[in-house]
Amino acid sequence: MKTLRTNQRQGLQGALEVPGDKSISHRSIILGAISNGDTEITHFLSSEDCLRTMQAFEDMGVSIERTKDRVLVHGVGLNGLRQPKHALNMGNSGTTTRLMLGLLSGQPFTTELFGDQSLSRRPMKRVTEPLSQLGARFKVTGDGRLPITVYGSQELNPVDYRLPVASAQVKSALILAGLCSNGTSTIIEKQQTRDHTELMLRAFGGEIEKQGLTLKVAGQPKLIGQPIRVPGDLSSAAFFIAAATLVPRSAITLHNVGLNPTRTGFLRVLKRMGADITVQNRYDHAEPSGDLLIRSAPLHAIELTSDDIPSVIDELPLIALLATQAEGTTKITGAEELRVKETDRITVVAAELRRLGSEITELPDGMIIQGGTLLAPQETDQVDSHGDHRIGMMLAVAALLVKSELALANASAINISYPDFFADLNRLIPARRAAL
Ligand SMILES: O=C(O)C1=C[C@@H](OP(=O)(O)O)[C@@H](O)[C@H](O)C1
Ligand SMILES: C=C(OP(=O)(O)O)C(=O)O
Repeated sequence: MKTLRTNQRQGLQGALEVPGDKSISHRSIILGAISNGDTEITHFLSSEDCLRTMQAFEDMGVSIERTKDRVLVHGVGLNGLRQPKHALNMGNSGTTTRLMLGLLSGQPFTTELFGDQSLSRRPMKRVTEPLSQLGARFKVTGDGRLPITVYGSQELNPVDYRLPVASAQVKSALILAGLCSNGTSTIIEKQQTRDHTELMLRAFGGEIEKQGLTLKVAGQPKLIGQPIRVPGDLSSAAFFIAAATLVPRSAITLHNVGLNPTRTGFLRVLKRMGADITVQNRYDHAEPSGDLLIRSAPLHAIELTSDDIPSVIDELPLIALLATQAEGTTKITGAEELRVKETDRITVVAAELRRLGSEITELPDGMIIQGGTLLAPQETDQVDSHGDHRIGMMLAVAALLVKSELALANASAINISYPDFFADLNRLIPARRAAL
């Protein structure tokens, strides 16, 4: 149980750099491992999820050196991975699992993947089905969930697939399988999702073309290891952006936050709600980034529909919290994917924010959130992450607005994406002045 900081009336102040982007950190290990030569990664996110990806490649014979947030991957090339001696543990990480399923489909060995309880409930058919069409075979227990055994094949057909869901993980799994095939693959997205795999693949020498929602990927490329500086994770920065927006008299700066447009939906949504966010400096690398200045501001309700969802998918729990403080009623639809994340994030967000007095109606694909709520514990002074890192951090931000004591159950889930979250939050909270 973690006691949360509550009753912040002084405003958040100061500056920090959030840890590296989780999606980009996973991909930097994967592409580094299947390239020739070394890949030096700086500002790597050393969180539980990314360390699962790292461990999986070490288990397949890739040598990886790590000191703090610097990682050196000694690539073995697309055909240099070795069969692991035991089943690979995916922990809680959906990204590791789905991207590995794609890559392992094209390897000449059999691998078993398993994960924790939450991951073992998440749908994997969305990748095993299209990958089967390419010639990979799987042993899937239960209803398309982990544990899964992958019988890889070095004779994969190229992919020709239209995605029925908006998912960067499914897209990336198919791209990785396409790399192992002997031809050109065509992948058509349902909606634009985060494009980190495409950008990094191009930087490593892969051939990938994009026209609208259609991607063409060449098989058997010669990938060459590259230095990667991972930008700060906007999905982690989002917690402090929300906190500074909501706590009156705040003004904080977040340095070097990733600003890839496929990820910045949260900033667009917040601006529509009336937030005060300025991009101060832009750094234009393969993955753009910038410094953000956030000042507190009153918010008003908006409506989010399916077009808005992919670029804010991981920030929706926070948007629900922000909506409880906005003027008016916010409606979110088209977000059914939230039900298959680490938890059912529609049910859990509604349940936990109701414990603090919010009025939220669940929809099959979203929520209706009444604004103008004074957050206060109703029956207990406890909230619960339910083992979901993003729910835990959202509740820690909510706690800043609560006047009485509040404790968070299952707080350690936060280590999945942001082990230093509480230390960084504390750095933005000014020390209370001694009473005169
Ligand atoms: O590709 C990625 O790195 C991710 C894609 C998204 O999942 P889906 O592809 O399931 O939408 C996102 O929710 C997840 O946190 C990370
Ligand atoms: C859904 C998430 O991650 P993953 O799918 O990799 O478990 C997340 O980080 O919010």
